[in-house]
Amino acid sequence: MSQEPRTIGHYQLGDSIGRGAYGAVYRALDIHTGQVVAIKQVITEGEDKDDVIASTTHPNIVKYYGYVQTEKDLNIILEYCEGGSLQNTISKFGQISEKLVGIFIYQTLAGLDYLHSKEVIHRDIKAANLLSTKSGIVKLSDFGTSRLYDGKVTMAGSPYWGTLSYQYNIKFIAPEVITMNGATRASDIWSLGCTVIQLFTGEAPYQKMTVPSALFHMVNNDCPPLPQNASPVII
Ligand SMILES: Nc1ncnc2c1ncn2[C@@H]1O[C@H](COP(=O)(O)OP(=O)(O)OP(=O)(O)O)[C@@H](O)[C@H]1O
Repeated sequence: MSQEPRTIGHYQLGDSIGRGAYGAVYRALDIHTGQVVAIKQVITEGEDKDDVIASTTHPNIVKYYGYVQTEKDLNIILEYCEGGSLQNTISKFGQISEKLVGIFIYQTLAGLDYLHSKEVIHRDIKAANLLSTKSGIVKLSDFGTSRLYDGKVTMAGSPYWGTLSYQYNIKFIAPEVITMNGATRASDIWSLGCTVIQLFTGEAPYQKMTVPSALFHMVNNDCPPLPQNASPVII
């Protein structure tokens, strides 16, 4: 006999489509409309049900449909992006051509520019947080660590130094954040530059280094090593 469907609010839970540092992501069906959505289940009740994404409307930012708080989890209801993350894309297909990296980054910049115009700093830009639709539209996601920019974002509540995400995000962090001088819009652009390297080469900058050695280079070098075969316009 098949299992009883699991529902959360008016959503029927489907298969798991991913897992991040804070919990799992499921495909789900809106039982009122038949729309397929993504539900990000966060284990603890945290700041992740952010107002930041709730007030955003942009084609290059993942749509937020609300949240359902259950006894155990916070369930964030999001637009379902069939292509998964660009991290998934490079894992499945390998490194991406310069032209396609350009197309992806152009769209990401449009979303980021909108976000910055709303005084929001994303603070966790990386290929794992760029989702794509089946037609190749790129959308910024994962606003759990975003903050309103109030002149200078402090380290408080920063993803960068949390024990869980520390190991995941380290290679994308801007030098000023490592040296505890706070994140600004420019820090997002730095992380996006690291993401360009990640998409183009298939791995994050300093990927093969130990964390202490990567941190040393990130703070002391002008920029991460640039891909040897990149055309001059990138360098
Ligand atoms: N809206 C969505 N549509 C489709 N797939 C999604 C969606 N949101 C997340 N995913 C999938 O689930 C995976 C995990 O996402 P999640 O945001 O939980 O973690 P992450 O960004 O990969 O890592 P971290 O939580 O450490 O930042 C993503 O890599 C992606 O493959």
